Amino acid sequence: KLNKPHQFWQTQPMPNINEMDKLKPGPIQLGVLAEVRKDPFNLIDKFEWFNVDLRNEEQAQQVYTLLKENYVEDDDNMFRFDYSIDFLRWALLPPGQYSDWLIGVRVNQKLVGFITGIPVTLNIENEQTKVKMTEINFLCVHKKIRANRLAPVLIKEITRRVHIKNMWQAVYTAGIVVPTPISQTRYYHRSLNAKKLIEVGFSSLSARQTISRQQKLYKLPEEPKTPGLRPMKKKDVAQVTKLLNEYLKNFKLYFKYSEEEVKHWFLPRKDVISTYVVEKEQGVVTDFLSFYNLPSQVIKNPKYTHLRAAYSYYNVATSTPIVQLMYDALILAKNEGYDVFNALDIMDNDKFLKELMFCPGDGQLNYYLYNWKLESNMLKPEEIGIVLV
Ligand SMILES: CN(C)Cc1n[nH]c2ccc(-c3ccc(F)cc3OCCn3ccnc3)cc12
Repeated sequence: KLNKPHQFWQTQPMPNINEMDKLKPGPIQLGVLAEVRKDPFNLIDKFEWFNVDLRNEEQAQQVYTLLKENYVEDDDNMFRFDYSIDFLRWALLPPGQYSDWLIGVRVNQKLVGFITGIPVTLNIENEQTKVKMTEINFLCVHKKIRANRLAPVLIKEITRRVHIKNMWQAVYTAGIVVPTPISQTRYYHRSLNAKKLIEVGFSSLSARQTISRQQKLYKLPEEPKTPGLRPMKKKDVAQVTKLLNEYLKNFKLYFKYSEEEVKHWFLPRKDVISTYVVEKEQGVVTDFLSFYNLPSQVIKNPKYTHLRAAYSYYNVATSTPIVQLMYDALILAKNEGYDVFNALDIMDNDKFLKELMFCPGDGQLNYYLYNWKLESNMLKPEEIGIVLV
C-alpha cells in the first residue's frame, strides 16, 4: 500500500541517505531502450491521456485555468502562481520541444492533470559531463481529485516518454522535500511597492514601522544609473550568447546555450521576459540583466486580485558592478509596474541580496536530479547555475 511517506520515491533511482557513499558518481540505473514500455501507463476509469497543443488557444486556456486554480501556493495559502498563456508558451515551446512531452489527463473533456518536460543538455560538475535530459515542470493535479495517486502515474508516464527518446536523467525543482535534493536554495524578496505588499499581507509592519517609512526605505530613483543600458535586441544575440556561456562555466550545474536558444529564452516578450544589455562604446555589450513575469493570485483580498512579481533570471556583469546592475534591474522592474522583485540565493545573487535590501522568504526551493549521483552529495546554492521557472 502506497501510504508510507515517500513510498513512491523510494521506488525511484534517487540516492537515499545510506547509499550516499556507496554509489559512484553518474547514472544510478543504466537504461535499456528495448525494455521501455511502448504503451502509456494505465489510468483509472474515465481518465484519459491527452497531448496538449499549447499553440491551440482552447487547449492553452484549459492549461491556464487548471494551473491558476490548482497549482503552487505559498506556505500560508495566501498566494497562488498565475502563469499566463504567453508565459507558458515561452516556458514550454523552446527549440527542439517534443509534442508528446506536454502531458494532460482529461475526464469528460475536462483537464484534471498536467505534467511537462522540455529537452535540455545539462553540464554536471564539469565541462566534460554533458547529459541530454529533460527538465520537468508544472506537475499539477486538480484539487478535487487529489489522493487518487494520479501524480505518481503522471511522473511515470513522462519518465516513460523521456526513456523512449533514450534519455535517462531529469532535472526539476520543488518547494517540498522528497528524496533527495541536490541543493536547497532560499528565495528573497525586494519590495518595490511597499504599500501594496503590506495591504495584501505579503509584508507586515512591526510596531515601530509605518507604511510611509517603508515607502521611503524602499524608494528607488526614476531612471537606471548604468550608461548604455537598453532593452536587448536581435543584434545582441551573438554577444549575449558568448557572455552567458562564459559566465555559466563558473557553476557546477549549468546549460550551454546556442544562439537559437538565447533568442528564445532572452529576446524580450511583453509581460513574459525582460532582458536589458549594457552597450559600452560602439556596439560592445559587456553586461546584461534579465527577469521574468510571474504574478501570484491573491487568494482572498478585498482590494487586490494579484501580486505582480518579477523573478531574477540570468544576470552577467563583466564590467558593471553586480550590485549596480541589479539596482538598475530593480528600477526597471519598478518602472514596468512590478510590486516585488524575487531572487534565489543561487549563482552570484548573494553578492547583491543584502546590499539591495532583499528580505528572506518563508520557504525554500529544492533542486533535484533524477537518476544521477553527484560527486559531491549536495551542491551549495552558489554552485547552481540554472533557473527553472
Ligand atoms: C520553480 N517552479 C517549479 C515553480 C515552483 N514550484 N514550487 C515552488 C516553490 C517556491 C517557488 C519560488 C521561487 C522563487 C521565489 F522567489 C519565490 C518562490 O515561491 C514563493 C512562494 N510562493 C509560491 C506561490 N506564490 C508564492 C517556486 C516554485
